[in-house]
Amino acid sequence: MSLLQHTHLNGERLLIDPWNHGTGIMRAVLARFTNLDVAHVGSLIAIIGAAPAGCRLLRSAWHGAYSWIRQFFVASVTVPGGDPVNSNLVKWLVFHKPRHHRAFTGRTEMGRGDATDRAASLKKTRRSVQYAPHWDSRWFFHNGRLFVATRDNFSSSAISDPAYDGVGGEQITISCFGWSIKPIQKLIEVAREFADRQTQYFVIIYGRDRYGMTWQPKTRKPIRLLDTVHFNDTIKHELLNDIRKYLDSRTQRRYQSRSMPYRRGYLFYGPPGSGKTSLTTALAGEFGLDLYEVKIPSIASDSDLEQMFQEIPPQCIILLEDIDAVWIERTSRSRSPDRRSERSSGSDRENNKANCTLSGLLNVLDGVGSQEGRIVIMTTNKPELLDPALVRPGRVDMKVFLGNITPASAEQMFVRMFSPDELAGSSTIPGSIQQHGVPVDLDETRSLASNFAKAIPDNVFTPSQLQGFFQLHLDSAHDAANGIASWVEKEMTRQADGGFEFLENGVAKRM
Ligand SMILES: Nc1ncnc2c1ncn2[C@@H]1O[C@H](COP(=O)(O)OP(=O)(O)OP(=O)(O)O)[C@@H](O)[C@H]1O
Repeated sequence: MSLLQHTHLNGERLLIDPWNHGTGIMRAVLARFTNLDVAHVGSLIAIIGAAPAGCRLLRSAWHGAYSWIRQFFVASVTVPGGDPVNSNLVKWLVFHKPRHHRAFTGRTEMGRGDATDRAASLKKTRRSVQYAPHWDSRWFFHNGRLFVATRDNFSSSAISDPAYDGVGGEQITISCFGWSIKPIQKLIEVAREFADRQTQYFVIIYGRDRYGMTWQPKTRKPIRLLDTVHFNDTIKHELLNDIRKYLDSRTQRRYQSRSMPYRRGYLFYGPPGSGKTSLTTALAGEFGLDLYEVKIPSIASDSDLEQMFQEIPPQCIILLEDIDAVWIERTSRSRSPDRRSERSSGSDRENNKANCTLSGLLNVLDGVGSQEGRIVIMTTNKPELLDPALVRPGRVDMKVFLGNITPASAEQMFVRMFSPDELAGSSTIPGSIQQHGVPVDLDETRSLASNFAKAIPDNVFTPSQLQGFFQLHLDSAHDAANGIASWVEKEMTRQADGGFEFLENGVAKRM
């Protein structure tokens, strides 16, 4: 085959050099349809091809320069993934995200669920998806200073943590120019205050993690107003005044100047379902305190108990629930065989057997090593079973009885359940609500409540029993007021029989 070939294109004779690999044809095609020269196109392709390599070079040069700058001119603070400060920082950064952010992370919501997605929140198996801005590193200005936040890879251990609420989970490093970390510390404080403001409508309840190693936020409950816990008003005011006085900073100084230990203990006692736990949560909300739940049966030893108490911060409420179920009065145990048999009966008490000792608890409550400034609340259904040492003044400073419901409290509860203010969110007519098509205003609700209360016998039902009745009639105040007399009669017969009612083929039977 000849080295030179000739071809005809557009009537012209073109000489093609085989070493040009046919660029002549391309040149001719380009010349025909555009004004571009093939040499320019080649340069363009070469530039595009070299661009990634150029980018890589620039990036590695930038990394080199940045790590050199970081080493000598940048201060930084690294916050581990599971730490509460990490979640505070992420919340702050997410809130102050750039307006046109387009990269998001989608995660299954771990918290209470989106209130608007009612179907999803009712189905246990289906939760809403939460979308949070995604970033690996972010530059931002705060108070005139330039900061950069960088995140490491998401740690899967965070998602298996029961306390994980879908925020944070990756280690974050905040850096800024300068040799001092003070600006970063200030930024962290701003983020913490921001997160606190977001959670001020909730009570944060802390529990030990599943390994019993650290305190973790276990759940957050919407603040329950004290008005919604019904019991003797005089005792309620005394209790509130006592706590208010104790938390006053002047009281602390007075205690310290007189060498008195600055701590306060309360015992809430009464039948099951009388509101002991509800009152504790309401008090935590009222005074803006976190709640630390101590579950004695799950503590392995006295030293673990001591460690636990040492890690609890000074201003909080410590809740020891159903304390009678764990230990029984040491002295009367040996004295009275009858009571011993009564107490030791029931698998409940066996299951609640504690591994730590009562003297271990007495020691953490007010021993030499115990911390000051806390409120300890113990609850019990059987105060008579408690060891006198546990409830002596200094450990328990005030005993609060929560009993069965009175007609006056039942009336308050009725108004709270059906008052137009409570239900305003679902009302279409201002000042009134539609219940089964019948408008009910506050005056009418009060008059129904007064008739309702007349049907309630004093000191017979627990508030939780009455709450159960209201749950059956949430749609209609009239139905609740009309149905109470027959409910009371039925419940009293049931209580007299002491039986357990169940349904069989739609017929109520008794065991
Ligand atoms: N005094 C009360 N006022 C209003 N609601 C109450 C009251 N007592 C109980 N309830 C309602 O009854 C339910 C159970 O109350 P809670 O758990 O606080 O009772 P408890 O005394 O701690 O019971 P237990 O001794 O069994 O732990 C809650 O839903 C609460 O709303």
